[in-house]
Amino acid sequence: MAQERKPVTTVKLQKMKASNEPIAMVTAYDFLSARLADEAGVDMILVGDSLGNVIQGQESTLPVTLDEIIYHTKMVTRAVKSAFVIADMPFMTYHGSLDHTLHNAGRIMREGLAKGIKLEGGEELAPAVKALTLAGVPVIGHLGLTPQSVHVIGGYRVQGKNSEQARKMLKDAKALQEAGAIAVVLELITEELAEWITNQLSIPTIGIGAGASCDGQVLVFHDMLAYDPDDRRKKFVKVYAEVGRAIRDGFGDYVNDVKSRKFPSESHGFKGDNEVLQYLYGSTLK
Ligand SMILES: Nc1nc(=O)c2c([nH]1)NC[C@@H]1CN(c3ccc(C(=O)N[C@@H](CCC(=O)O)C(=O)O)cc3)CN21
Ligand SMILES: CC(C)C(=O)C(=O)O
Ligand SMILES: [Mg+2]
Repeated sequence: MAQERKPVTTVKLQKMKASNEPIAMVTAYDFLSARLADEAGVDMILVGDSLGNVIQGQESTLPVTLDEIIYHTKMVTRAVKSAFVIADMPFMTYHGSLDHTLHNAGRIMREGLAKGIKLEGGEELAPAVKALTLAGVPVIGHLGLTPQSVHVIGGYRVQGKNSEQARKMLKDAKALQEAGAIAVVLELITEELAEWITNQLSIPTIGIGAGASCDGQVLVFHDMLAYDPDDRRKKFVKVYAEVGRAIRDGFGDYVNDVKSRKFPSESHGFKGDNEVLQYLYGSTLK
């Protein structure tokens, strides 16, 4: 088990960018998973709306509600001692009035005890980012593939492939930074564009499918641990443990043991004392 670390703060994250120390981030959605990630030394934990996919079995992140994000954020923050925990603001919870946005982010912070929130979008969200930051909510932006807009984009495809989109993405990133964002996630964009944007920002970029030049990396818990052994593996995912296979094999062995009466063995049971054994077996049955 890793030794105690100091809690990661926004100041620490900025220092990591300045000193070129990569930021390691992973998603987590429950108490024990978050504790393992935290103990392993992960810098940031994201309670991602990807829980719609990997926890709920939905086809997209759109059905995830604010109450569900708060429920999972509570479990994660209960476990975490050091990592900086942020939560995704769900679809359409930050696009109404600023009052609506502040109210919803406030619930994630107050009820979920997150240290910050993440939202998908660029320049158009600058007023929201500014209002949240002034209210005490650290904000992380998210550009490139923004899965909450999958029905606008038309699929999960690499973004920013022409110079017009590249120019727009840098403009968005700078607007987020200017509005007070503490970092920006870059999802599914070319390595060259991610490097170009990273070099022109003072806040950290955290990449997923965005190459090695970002200031940090993020992966979905279930992807990096191959929790779904039969998943069509995304190109940007590296698998660090075959957890899904281990679980399925474990269940298979359990079923075989029960069917063959190998489990439970004597070591898994409890014995009565002599008095009750005499009663159960020693006396004649009625
Ligand atoms: N399990 C999981 N992992 C994620 O990374 C993730 C989610 N769920 N849900 C929310 C979004 C959706 N994301 C996705 C979904 C699909 C691709 C995908 O199909 N990628 C292709 C590349 C497509 C292309 O070449 O244009 C790949 O093979 O990586 C990528 C990111 C990222 N997020
Ligand atoms: C993939 C990451 C960045 C995310 O937004 C999520 O897990 O919901
Ligand atoms: Mg998300």
